[in-house]
Amino acid sequence: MEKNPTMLLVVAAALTNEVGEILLQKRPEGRQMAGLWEFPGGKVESGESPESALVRELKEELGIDVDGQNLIPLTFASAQNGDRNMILLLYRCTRWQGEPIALESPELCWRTAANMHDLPMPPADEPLVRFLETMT
Ligand SMILES: Nc1nc2c([nH]c(=O)n2[C@H]2C[C@H](O)[C@@H](COP(=O)(O)OP(=O)(O)OP(=O)(O)O)O2)c(=O)[nH]1
Repeated sequence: MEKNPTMLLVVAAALTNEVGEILLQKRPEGRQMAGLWEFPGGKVESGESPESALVRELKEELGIDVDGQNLIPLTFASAQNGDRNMILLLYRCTRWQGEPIALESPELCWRTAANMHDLPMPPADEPLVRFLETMT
């Protein structure tokens, strides 16, 4: 990443419950893309693996504990994000400890992929949602 400062690496989770619904959170006011619904996650920081970054973000944002081994690589998106090229890695996660709480977001919701289309989401997420739909 140091040799490619125009690339932004983001990780996100499709936390999936026993009836196949996936957790989305609303981006808070005052942040880029405020009000849009996203998969929980965030930027990979210097020195972190993608999986350890996602374990950290899920704890910070939702208060849940996830074992990195329970993050299953699913798909990715490639999109412009400001002046950078963003690569967003999406992982499936069906096992975690604790009940997700909106610690950094105004609101959470559980939706099947087929029912996400009526929610405003970042443009990069559109192909991710279409991919998730093919899996259900
Ligand atoms: N978490 C997440 N971010 C997404 C999704 N789709 C999408 O375009 N993004 C973008 C929004 C942001 O520009 C970027 C994630 O950065 P962020 O600001 O949420 O990251 P962070 O939690 O590390 O926050 P910060 O420390 O930079 O404030 O990725 C998504 O589904 N989930």
